[in-house]
Amino acid sequence: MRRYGKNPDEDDVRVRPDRRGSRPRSRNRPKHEDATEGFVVTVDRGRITCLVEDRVVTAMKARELGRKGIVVGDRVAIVGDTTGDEGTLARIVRVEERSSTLRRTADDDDPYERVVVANADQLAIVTALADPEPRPRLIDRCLVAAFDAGLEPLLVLTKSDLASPETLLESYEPLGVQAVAVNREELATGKAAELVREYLTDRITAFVGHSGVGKTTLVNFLVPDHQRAVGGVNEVTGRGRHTTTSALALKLPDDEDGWVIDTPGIRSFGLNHIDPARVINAFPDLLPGAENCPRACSHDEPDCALDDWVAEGHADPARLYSLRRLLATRDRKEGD
Ligand SMILES: Nc1nc2c(ncn2[C@@H]2O[C@H](COP(=O)(O)OP(=O)(O)OP(=O)(O)O)[C@@H](O)[C@H]2O)c(=O)[nH]1
Ligand SMILES: [Zn+2]
Repeated sequence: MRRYGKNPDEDDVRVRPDRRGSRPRSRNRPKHEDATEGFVVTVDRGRITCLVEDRVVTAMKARELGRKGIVVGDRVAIVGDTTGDEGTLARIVRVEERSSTLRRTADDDDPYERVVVANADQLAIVTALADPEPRPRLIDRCLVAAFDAGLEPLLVLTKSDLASPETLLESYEPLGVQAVAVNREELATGKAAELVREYLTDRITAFVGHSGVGKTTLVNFLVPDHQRAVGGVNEVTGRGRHTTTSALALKLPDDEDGWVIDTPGIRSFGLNHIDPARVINAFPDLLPGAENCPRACSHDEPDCALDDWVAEGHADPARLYSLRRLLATRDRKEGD
């Protein structure tokens, strides 16, 4: 079996038994050579909205895909009526291999993993500096999920008109996470969108954050023609109350490959699925030190080789401390 070094996620894709794939195609099964490529922009129960060239096409999953989930960001093969005309419904017959899979569980004990988005390059963790108060543990959890999935994290600190970003920025400095802070005035003048845009060019960025942090407000400034409702009725799903009910991919203006994926506000980010061995990949300076660790080391146990590695001066102790702080968020209660 081929090993994939770059995308740790692909290992999982390969080991999952694929009963259909390993059997030769039956002669009757259509080969779908005429299928069109689509990009999933939102999923509302069974209805999947895709972008095919410039057309918005509504589709459903073909029966043959079985229980395979289709999520926002997936690249899919579509057959049937792909005109996008009103009342048409196309069929998704294949989901292309994902370059990344961002997962979460509802809480840490929950064995049911949901995939938040597929194929994202970056995770923008949106945190208000006040109203609601920042929750560093939630940020840490999102960071762990990003590192585990191989996404580059970006801290987006909103409402800097209400509180200073300084303390928060200091605590994330050893992690080397890129960060940007914006305020109300900068939103109004367009400066905020400009500042954040610098990090988004040519990339697929998923935006996550606690409800009320200003995620949708910011996304609307980034993609002005779209204007997702803030605090009102969701224009895509027509459902009210919660502003954002499903993830939605929006193409950045004047950017061939840049996408923003707005996701529903989260209260927690369960990490039941996290593998410490994948998280440490995001710490290349510590990685060689982990070679002498016991098998399946949690990197937070007495035999962990990283203590000696750092004591010998190979890496900054603050980095090991940060790694352990992140890994330990799994053991803490969700609400902290
Ligand atoms: N003071 C201040 N308020 C802001 C800023 N950005 C957004 N807000 C306000 O914060 C509130 C919440 O904004 P939303 O964009 O709806 O928040 P959200 O994170 O998308 O929330 P959900 O849709 O529930 O996930 C709104 O009243 C915004 O006007 C900011 O930079 N400064
Ligand atoms: Zn270790």
